[in-house]
Amino acid sequence: MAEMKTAIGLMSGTSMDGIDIALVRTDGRDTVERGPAQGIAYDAKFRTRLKQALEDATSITRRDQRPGTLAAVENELTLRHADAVRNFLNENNLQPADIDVIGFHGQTVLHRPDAALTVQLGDGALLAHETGIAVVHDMRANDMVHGGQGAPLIPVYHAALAAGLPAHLHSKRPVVFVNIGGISNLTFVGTDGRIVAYDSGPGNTLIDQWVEAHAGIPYDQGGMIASEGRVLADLADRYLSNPFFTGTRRRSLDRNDFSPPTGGDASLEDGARTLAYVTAAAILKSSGHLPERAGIYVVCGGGRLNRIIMRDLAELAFADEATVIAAEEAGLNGDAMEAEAWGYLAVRSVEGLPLTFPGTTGVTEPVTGGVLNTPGGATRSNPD
Ligand SMILES: Nc1ncnc2c1ncn2[C@@H]1O[C@H](COP(=O)(O)OP(=O)(O)OP(=O)(O)O)[C@@H](O)[C@H]1O
Ligand SMILES: CC(=O)N[C@H]1[C@@H]2OC[C@@H](O2)[C@@H](O)[C@@H]1O[C@H](C)C(=O)O
Repeated sequence: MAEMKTAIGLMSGTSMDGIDIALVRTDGRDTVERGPAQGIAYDAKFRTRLKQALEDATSITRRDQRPGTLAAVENELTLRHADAVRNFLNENNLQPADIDVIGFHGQTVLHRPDAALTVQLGDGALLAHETGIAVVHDMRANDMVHGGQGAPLIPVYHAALAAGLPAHLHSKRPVVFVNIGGISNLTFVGTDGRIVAYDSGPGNTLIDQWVEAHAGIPYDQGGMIASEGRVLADLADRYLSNPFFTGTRRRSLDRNDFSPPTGGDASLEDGARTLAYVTAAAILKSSGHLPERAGIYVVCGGGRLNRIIMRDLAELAFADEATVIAAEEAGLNGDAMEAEAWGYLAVRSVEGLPLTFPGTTGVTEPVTGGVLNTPGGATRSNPD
């Protein structure tokens, strides 16, 4: 059996709501022991800086460029992650020496798979120096060098989790993991262990942008606002007829690939209701590209806390004879799954194991990736 390593994973996702941090012990293969996890919300001021960073990033043509505010935001973002790690270690009575490696996602500020360009802010060397722990960062780039979409990367972790699910959940029909973050993505794990994965559509970002613009709040808690609205069929159709769903080639999404409705399109409630439906319907529509129909959808990410999204998803899946459960009903942590995945991926990177596969990102062959930074200042790309 391969050696077990202790890893911390750090995720700052496309919702830009904060840092998720989680501990896993794993051999980077099928054995995963999940440890404590924590979420640290960004304050409104830093969220505004991140939004500005996304705008500044639109002029990037080479992934090492940091125009406008980007260099300063990258520094601040990294120091916030370092604080998060120190605090997490303290709260869990751990020392830096207890941790073999940190998997650091950083913040995606630009993702253009058609131009093989993906940019995550996050200074791995600085984080290693600050924490005294080895850090693997920049795990998407090598996939793109080999023709992949650079996302999603979580599927290999979903497959490891699927192997540990209770048999009644997945032995007869395939399980599909769904992550409803800012963008949604799904991973099909066949009964024979085959993985197929891709981004499935807008997640919470459109809803967040809509309620922020029209009610001044960051998200629709529990789907309360949506619960008072009705689905506007024309508006929903406008989203669901986007070439993203009708094209045959699967492509990964940038946060800005879909725009929120304009003010005159709907009332606050109807807009929130329609966008919740769009999120659910996009997942089911995208599932049509899977090799087999799902038996069960296991949902993680903040969108599972929006009751209207979950109700719509359950109704649409029921029509397809599938069931929908939140990750917790499968004994998993729906808030921490991405952070756990980044810890798991960091261990795989250190071991030189593939992070992505033709069936997940469209990469030409299974490839590893990531850049390893030691606290002493050494840096090594994987593969060299
Ligand atoms: N209680 C809640 N009720 C409804 N929605 C919620 C709730 N809590 C969080 N959310 C939604 O979930 C979002 C955050 O989800 P999550 O942290 O999974 O996304 P992310 O990791 O940033 O994105 P991605 O997976 O695309 O990188 C919030 O922006 C909000 O829209
Ligand atoms: C470029 C980028 O950051 N993509 C994210 C985003 O958020 C969800 C979806 O779009 C997914 O493709 C990916 O994150 C997940 C964690 C992944 O790579 O698996």
